[in-house]
Amino acid sequence: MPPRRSRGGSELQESCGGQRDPDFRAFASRARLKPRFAFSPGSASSWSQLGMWYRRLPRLFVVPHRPTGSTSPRVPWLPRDRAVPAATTCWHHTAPESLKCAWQLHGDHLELRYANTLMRFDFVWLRDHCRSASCYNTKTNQRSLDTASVDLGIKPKAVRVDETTLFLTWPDGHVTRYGLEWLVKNSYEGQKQQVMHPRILWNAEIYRQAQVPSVDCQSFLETDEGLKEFLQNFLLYGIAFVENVTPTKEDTEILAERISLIRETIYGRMWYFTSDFSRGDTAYTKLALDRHTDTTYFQEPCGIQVFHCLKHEGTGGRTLLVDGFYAAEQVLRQAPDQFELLSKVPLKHEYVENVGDCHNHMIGVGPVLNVYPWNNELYLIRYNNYDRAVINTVPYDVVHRWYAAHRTLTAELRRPENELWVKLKPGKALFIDNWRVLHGREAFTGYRQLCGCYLTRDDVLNTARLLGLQA
Ligand SMILES: C[N+](C)(C)CCCC[C@H](N)C(=O)O
Ligand SMILES: O=C(O)CCC(=O)C(=O)O
Ligand SMILES: [Fe+2]
Repeated sequence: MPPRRSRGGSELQESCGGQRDPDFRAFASRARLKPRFAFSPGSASSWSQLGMWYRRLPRLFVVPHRPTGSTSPRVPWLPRDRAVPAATTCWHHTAPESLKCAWQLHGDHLELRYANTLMRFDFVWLRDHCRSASCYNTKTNQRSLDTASVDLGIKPKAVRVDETTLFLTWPDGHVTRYGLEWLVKNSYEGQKQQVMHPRILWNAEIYRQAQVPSVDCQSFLETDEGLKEFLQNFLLYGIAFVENVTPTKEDTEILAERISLIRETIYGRMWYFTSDFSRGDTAYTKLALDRHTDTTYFQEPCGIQVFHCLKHEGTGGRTLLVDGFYAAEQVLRQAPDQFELLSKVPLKHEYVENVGDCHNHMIGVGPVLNVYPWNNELYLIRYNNYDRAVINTVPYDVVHRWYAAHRTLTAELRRPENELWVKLKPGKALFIDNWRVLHGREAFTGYRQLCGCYLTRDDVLNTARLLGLQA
């Protein structure tokens, strides 16, 4: 059993504590930014304002791939650029020389320099993040402080720093202590220089050279090491295989449940499919399918897709895999404005089905590329030319630029050197990160039966974090 579902008693739990994201809205209000999507859809000029503040951010979502020859998957870290500009005003040091920390109190924020990082903290943020017993419950890891009770004009009346800790005394006498390391880790300045999800972007050659091993079914099901190795591969590459699986739907379901909750959709919970056109979608034919991500027509596309081929008596039918983030990275290098357009222009995808008793109409809205606004890290690609709906969310001049950007991305996705072709066989289950890696299939002949399911992404990442992985 995965450790995931019991909230208490697991020694694995400590690894997920204290990893809260910075409050992005606090950032936006501190930096006095206009709401990013407050534009009037009819006005073309307003589109150019959309990306304004993004341009000031570093482009940062790439992790170098594992060098040839290295075997154990190591999570690479980006180098941290912690250049500190020379202080122009007086810095307070509480001890001479040896102390790595200095601070200055300004009218509306505290400036802190520690471990070569220059950080600026809003006073309300500082009060809000007090971890004292009355403000924060360390048993539940939840805030007890009512943030709305904090005076928005609050300012500490005393500041003190020792080797490890910053102490602030508030006007009502309450004292907050912050570990300096904690501040570096949780400050906006510290966070924006890190990736949320370390990944190795790949083309076919990089993936082959990495020689990522498949994990054996028994080790996957019965040991934490097997599960962890599988999840580490999955997080780094966006695809991972389990082998020696009994080729049945039930055994595939057991695999899926080891790492996640199964996401039931209009296709069911665990599905079988073959070329019988039992559903109104090309997947249920023998035709080739170009690279795409699935369920682009959901507001939240399914996070993970599991495929297990149970039978194929015939020819063709190979599976195509393409790392969408690798392709997007090439677009970013060649044409950053096109990357930006693909990450800003909202589009609809749609699933309209009227076959037999199946009647469905799904609509999902979102850009092709989705990035975290604070560090520009890519986290989701929504790419399915079959299911893309009528474009009626963009004015004509933007739509033309969007088509050009879409063409650049498509050209990258279609480069033969980016294509990884695999033949799925009974016994070998494939897990695909449907937010990152595109899949397709070659046309085939004969009887071919696949089973599988979708997984909820949050639960896969939950399992990975409980095993100590950064996810
Ligand atoms: C996987 N399964 C056969 C159940 C569904 C296929 C869904 C196909 C759809 N065009 C999409 O891309 O979302
Ligand atoms: O038949 C296949 O290999 C995959 C079809 C497909 O794209 C899907 O089911 O999502
Ligand atoms: Fe698909």
